[in-house]
Amino acid sequence: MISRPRRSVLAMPGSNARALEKGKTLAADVLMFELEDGVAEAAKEAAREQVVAAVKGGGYGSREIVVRVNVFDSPWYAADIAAVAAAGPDAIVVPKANSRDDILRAARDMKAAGAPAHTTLWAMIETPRALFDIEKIASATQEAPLSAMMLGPNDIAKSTRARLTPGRPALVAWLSASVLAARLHNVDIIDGIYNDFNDLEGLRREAEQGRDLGMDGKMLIHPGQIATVNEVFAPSPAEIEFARKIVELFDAPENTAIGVAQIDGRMVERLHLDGARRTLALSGAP
Ligand SMILES: CC(C)(COP(=O)(O)OP(=O)(O)OC[C@H]1O[C@@H](n2cnc3c(N)ncnc32)[C@H](O)[C@@H]1OP(=O)(O)O)[C@@H](O)C(=O)NCCC(=O)NCCSC(=O)C[C@H](O)C(=O)O
Ligand SMILES: [Mg+2]
Repeated sequence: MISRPRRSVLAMPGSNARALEKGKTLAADVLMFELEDGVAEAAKEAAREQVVAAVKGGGYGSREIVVRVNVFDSPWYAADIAAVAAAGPDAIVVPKANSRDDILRAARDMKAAGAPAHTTLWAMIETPRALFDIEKIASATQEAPLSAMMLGPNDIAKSTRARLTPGRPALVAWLSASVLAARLHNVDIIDGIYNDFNDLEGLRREAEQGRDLGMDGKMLIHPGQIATVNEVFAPSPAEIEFARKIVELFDAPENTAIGVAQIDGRMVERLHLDGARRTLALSGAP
């Protein structure tokens, strides 16, 4: 399956009207309107109203709009899911998802609130339980409209005491397990945020690491991070050109009996065709 680009997922507090408006002009593939940890308790209700109005008001063009609600056992969850689902964003993000049942519960709640068919679910992976059971969480896509999982490094660091150091050695095993689970169940996997938003070189290194581990994109906290991450997760001109050659080779009617060949000195097999088509689709190339 060829999914839509989710290179950059920019979070913005639902309480910040200026950010919600500015999102209409930013080049992020996805905007995440935040109701959970990025919103103070005193501002929860006002933020919910503002986010629902923004989702209903639209004006965000082709950007995917997702809303992160509060956790199940909070005083705000029930009202969040009811109001947000009825507004019909592209997805509702379940924070601190811990199990397949959590996703099924959110799916039931969303449906009961009248969510339209296009609204899917994303799961935040940010607890020790979720890191152990990530494959089970991803498997919820068999019964619920789960379309993506997203890592939460700040909560992971808080709950495990792992440190977010350069190269993320403490997290690499968990990042890779997340990629495996996502691929097994055909959902997208989005890498977590880089807190030091003024350090674009550090952001680039971490985004490249996530991309090379197999991530589909990265969550962001500041508009200044978008261009770097869009560039890192977009196929390069050389990758697009190589993909085009693979597709041309294996799609040619005279080559139907060919399973392996060489292009520019590199061996290519028919198994590379799907990846090449995905590269072209994500690049927007015909
Ligand atoms: C981190 C910030 C609080 C910094 O905000 P600010 O001091 O306003 O930054 P700037 O002055 O540099 O802003 C310049 C202009 O850009 C706009 N802006 C800033 N951030 C955003 C944004 N996220 N979305 C849209 N627009 C943004 C400012 O309004 C300025 O605009 P202008 O008026 O035109 O000059 C702030 O960046 C911020 O709040 N970031 C997001 C925080 C957030 O949403 N947190 C929750 C998600 S993080 C997460 O999920 C962690 C995870 O759960 C885990 O466990 O790891
Ligand atoms: Mg978190």
